[in-house]
Amino acid sequence: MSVSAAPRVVLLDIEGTTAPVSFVHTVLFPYARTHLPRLIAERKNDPVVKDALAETERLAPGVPPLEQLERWMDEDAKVAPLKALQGMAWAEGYKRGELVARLYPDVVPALEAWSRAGIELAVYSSGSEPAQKLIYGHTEQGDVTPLFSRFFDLRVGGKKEAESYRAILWETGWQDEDVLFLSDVTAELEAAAEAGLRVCQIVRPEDGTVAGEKFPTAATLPEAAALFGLPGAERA
Ligand SMILES: CSCCC(=O)C(=O)COP(=O)(O)O
Ligand SMILES: [Mg+2]
Repeated sequence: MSVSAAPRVVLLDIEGTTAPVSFVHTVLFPYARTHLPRLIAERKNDPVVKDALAETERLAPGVPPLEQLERWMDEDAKVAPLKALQGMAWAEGYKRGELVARLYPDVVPALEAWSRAGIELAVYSSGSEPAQKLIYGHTEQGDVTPLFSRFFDLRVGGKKEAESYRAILWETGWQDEDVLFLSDVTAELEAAAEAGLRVCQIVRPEDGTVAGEKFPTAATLPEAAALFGLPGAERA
């Protein structure tokens, strides 16, 4: 019987894996929705805003960009220009002290244990790279961004596409079997597994995540640690 070595890299989704879905949907998304119209009007010459609006018009020709952005927010569409603009709105909110990021309580201790053991930690989220750095830079536990070596967003492609995970492997030089991907979304795990990554579904009772049948599941990061021989393990 062959026993797999523990992963050398853990790649983590954010929403539903490290941060509660409720925080993203009842705090972050409404904050961006409230502030986007003003932000776009006030900062229309900012290159990030200009690029995002041009990309919105390219993806939805003939629709006023703000209307299209509203539609995408209604659909929770994972679209790069929306994600770039949401990230800018959240940057203002964190800076003003109006936003503080909530992570599940098991997350920081587990990430610290893994990092201390020399395991490389990386983020792959639909949220833009700046937004990822903001959420981890402004948690209730302080700035935890130094725990992460890499931040991947929609630049490498959508999270439900195997090609995106291949792009991450290519860019980093990581071996597929060395990487454990943690996410709450089955379609993302399927795509990662297709690219050869090891995967585990994080099924958070708080969020009512529905467990799939194809992949190992864990309710917390310490439970995932127990399944994959990582430090900081806790049996289910
Ligand atoms: C950077 S926190 C907000 C994440 C976000 O915008 C989102 O759509 C959730 O994406 P994830 O890939 O983390 O599920
Ligand atoms: Mg998720």
